[in-house]
Amino acid sequence: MPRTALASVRRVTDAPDRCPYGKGERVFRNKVLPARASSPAFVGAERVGDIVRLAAVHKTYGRGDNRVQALDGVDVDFEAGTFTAIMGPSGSGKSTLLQCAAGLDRVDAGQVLLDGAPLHDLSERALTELRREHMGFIFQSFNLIPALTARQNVELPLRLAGREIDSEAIDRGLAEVGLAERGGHRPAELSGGQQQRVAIARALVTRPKVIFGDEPTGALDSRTAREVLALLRGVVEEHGQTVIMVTHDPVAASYSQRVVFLADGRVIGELFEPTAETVALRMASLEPGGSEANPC
Ligand SMILES: Nc1ncnc2c1ncn2[C@@H]1O[C@H](COP(=O)(O)OP(=O)(O)OP(=O)(O)O)[C@@H](O)[C@H]1O
Repeated sequence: MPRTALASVRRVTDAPDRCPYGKGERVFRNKVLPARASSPAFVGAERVGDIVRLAAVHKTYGRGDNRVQALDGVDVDFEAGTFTAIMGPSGSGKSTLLQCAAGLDRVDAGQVLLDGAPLHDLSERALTELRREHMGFIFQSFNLIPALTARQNVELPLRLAGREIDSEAIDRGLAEVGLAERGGHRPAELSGGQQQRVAIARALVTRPKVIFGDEPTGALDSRTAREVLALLRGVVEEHGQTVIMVTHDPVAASYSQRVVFLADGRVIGELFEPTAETVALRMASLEPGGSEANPC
């Protein structure tokens, strides 16, 4: 049997609630560590291995009485070839962080680097090209084009980038997400899980350096969600790509290697080799009335 990401789906769904992952030296089983020290000084003094870096990032929305400080001095970096979950209470800035890291939203102050490229300094046109070449996106609502077949949806990023369509590569991409037989179906003819698999194949087709996911399993039942998460994990394990995923779900986060916790627009900690239990405990401490939300 070919070694596909789907093979790892079966492995993982056999053991759904616990997902040991990664044996690197930087993994500290179930230990909550303080946020990794990083500062604006790292910009220009590249640490080898980090693919996405945010330094002293501030982002506000609105003005006057409606002003909201969505990110308030975020310093965080993401190592290449790793799977990170971003968690935190509602309104803590998770989606804003993801949008800024992907150059979909401009920061007010601070720096965002993608493999050394300063997204905060690039023109819209340069950003668009960079996104097409080096980033993939997966959203809760799939965001497929309804009028196109699964196969055409997967081909779309290549067409937009003006790249050649390699028919066999598209076949492989569909097979990798378990949809070899469904390429001719339109999104409305597919289940939610199948649609999200199409979205994953589409995100992967350009072989991007980073795949950003905003609640990619938020609209799926738990079994289908686990299959999708295992696929994302396979992307990291088998292709060495980087996945950064916002989620509310401790089980989803347990498929990652590292969880970065946000509160009030700041990174307040991280957890390596998370389990659903350790993530849930940490999240409970951040909720109103929790020990970290109200240390007094
Ligand atoms: N376009 C916008 N205009 C105004 N305020 C915004 C905008 N986007 C986000 N915000 C505000 O910024 C803060 C952070 O929002 P963000 O969506 O990043 O949080 P989140 O942690 O992803 O929340 P949730 O878990 O509820 O999705 C919130 O107070 C939100 O209301």
